[in-house]
Amino acid sequence: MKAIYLTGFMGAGKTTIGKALSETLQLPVIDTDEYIIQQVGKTIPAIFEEEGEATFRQYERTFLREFPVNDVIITTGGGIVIQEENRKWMKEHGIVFNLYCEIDEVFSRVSIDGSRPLLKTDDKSKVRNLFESRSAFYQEAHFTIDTTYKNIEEIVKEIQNKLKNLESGDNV
Ligand SMILES: Nc1ncnc2c1ncn2[C@@H]1O[C@H](COP(=O)(O)OP(=O)(O)OP(=O)(O)O)[C@@H](O)[C@H]1O
Ligand SMILES: O=C(O)C1=C[C@@H](O)[C@@H](O)[C@H](O)C1
Ligand SMILES: [Mg+2]
Repeated sequence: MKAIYLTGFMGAGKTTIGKALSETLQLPVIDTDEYIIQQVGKTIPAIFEEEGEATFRQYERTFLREFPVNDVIITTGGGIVIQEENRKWMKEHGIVFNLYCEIDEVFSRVSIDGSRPLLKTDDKSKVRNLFESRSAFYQEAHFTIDTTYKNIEEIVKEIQNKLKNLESGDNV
């Protein structure tokens, strides 16, 4: 099976759903954020602070191309879609699921604990603007799954159903 890429805004549940889907489908999962942290040996806030966001984006772009493109789930960082070549890569090499979550629910899911540098602001309108500005990029995915009022089990089932339809001949 082609790689399954999960995209979406911060807090949409990519990492969480990826782990659950990995158990259900018995496929390995790679999380781009966790991979970068391991490879670079720094936390994401430290990379942003010491090397800058542009360098973080280079890591995302480089590592994305090093991951397998078959029989794997790749859960991405929320900003992977900013780079057009990443959107293209994922669509060419895999099946892309955009996990959508309404922004107010995002705010209640994620804490401003410093682990996400782009959420480290008191100004919610900045985060809303970021969310809006990326919306079209996320929607380039093969499928969009609204996760807003769903639990993990329901979301995994929905993804599984889409994959089953593909196996039985539907095109993406
Ligand atoms: N469907 C859901 N319902 C309620 N809470 C959820 C759901 N999915 C994820 N969460 C919670 O939201 C928080 C963020 O989830 P997660 O880290 O998986 O998001 P993410 O999309 O990977 O974010 P990031 O882009 O920052 O990596 C976690 O505390 C998680 O438990
Ligand atoms: O949306 C974003 O730009 C980000 C999301 C996180 O997954 C991390 O990749 C990082 O905090 C940046
Ligand atoms: Mg994540």
